[in-house]
Amino acid sequence: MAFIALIGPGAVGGVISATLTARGGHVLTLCARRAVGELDVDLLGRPVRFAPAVFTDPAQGRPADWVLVCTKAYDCAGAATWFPGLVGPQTRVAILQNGVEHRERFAAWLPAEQILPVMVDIPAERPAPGRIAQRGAGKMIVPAGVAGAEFVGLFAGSHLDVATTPDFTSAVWRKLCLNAPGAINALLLKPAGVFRDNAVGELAKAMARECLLVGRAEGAVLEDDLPEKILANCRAAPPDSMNSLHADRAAGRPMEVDARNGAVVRFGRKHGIATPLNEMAATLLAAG
Ligand SMILES: NC(=O)C1=CN([C@@H]2O[C@H](COP(=O)(O)OP(=O)(O)OC[C@H]3O[C@@H](n4cnc5c(N)ncnc54)[C@H](OP(=O)(O)O)[C@@H]3O)[C@@H](O)[C@H]2O)C=CC1
Ligand SMILES: CC(C)(CO)C(=O)C(=O)O
Repeated sequence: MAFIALIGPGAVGGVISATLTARGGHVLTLCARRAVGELDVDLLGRPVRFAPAVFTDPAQGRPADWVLVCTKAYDCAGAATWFPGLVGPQTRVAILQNGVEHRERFAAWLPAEQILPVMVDIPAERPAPGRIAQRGAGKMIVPAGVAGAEFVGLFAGSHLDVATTPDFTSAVWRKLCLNAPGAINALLLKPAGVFRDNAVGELAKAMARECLLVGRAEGAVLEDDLPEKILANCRAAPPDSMNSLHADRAAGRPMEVDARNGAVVRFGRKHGIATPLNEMAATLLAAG
């Protein structure tokens, strides 16, 4: 039995906490910046309703076996305010975020060996306060090793597909290729159904292709037809489903532009690879 502290009970954090609650066997406490009442989480048609234990003040923290960081990338500094209470010498800190720079984002607060980066592919939305819905199959991938194997064990027997890989670089760049065209939804404020338009589909593939070329330059192994697979995946998603970048723009929150399309541009520059579509998306989102 592990003591798990989850920072950021939003869309992904809600699905993870409901999954761990339904699975049982751990002691889970949510760390939130405001009071959290009962949570009503739909895990792909399976409702899980629970009243979680919650800390709302970092001073309440005590060293955990695992800290799961589920905030947005732009809220890393806020997430880190919880570390002095929650992170002891034996604590492992898993970063459940998009992008390819999980360790770098937390390097100011934690030694690299205490951080476990997690590739999260769990489509999740927060339609109303206290309500969270998982909208598609959920998968997480972590680097192979002792910490990765322990992380997989936390979710053993749950409905999520959680696995280790010896090639985490490919896993996160593959995911960034999926996230790159997600900027189209945020720019248009239109959900996944917009990918069914042919011209938008071509644009989505081209954005994913820019990311693929940059990812390969970073050492990721990515197949030529990945953009086609990504588009097929987007077209198969429920047409009203909303990615997290779109959800942030629609709600007037900050956006993970730098961690997503911005990262494609930054790493592209490092390798001399032009990424005009991702650059335009990042520029427009940052400006508006
Ligand atoms: N949603 C999705 O489908 C997917 C998201 N991801 C990635 O997962 C990560 C999380 O995304 P998502 O769950 O959508 O984000 P949400 O915005 O839904 O949730 C983030 C949560 O973090 C909380 N938070 C922010 N600052 C703090 C703080 N200082 N202390 C405690 N809690 C804090 C927010 O609080 P408050 O409720 O007060 O705003 C919110 O509950 C992102 O990197 C995203 O890109 C990856 C795959 C899928
Ligand atoms: C596209 C999706 C849902 C895939 O997990 C995602 O990563 C996001 O919304 O940020």
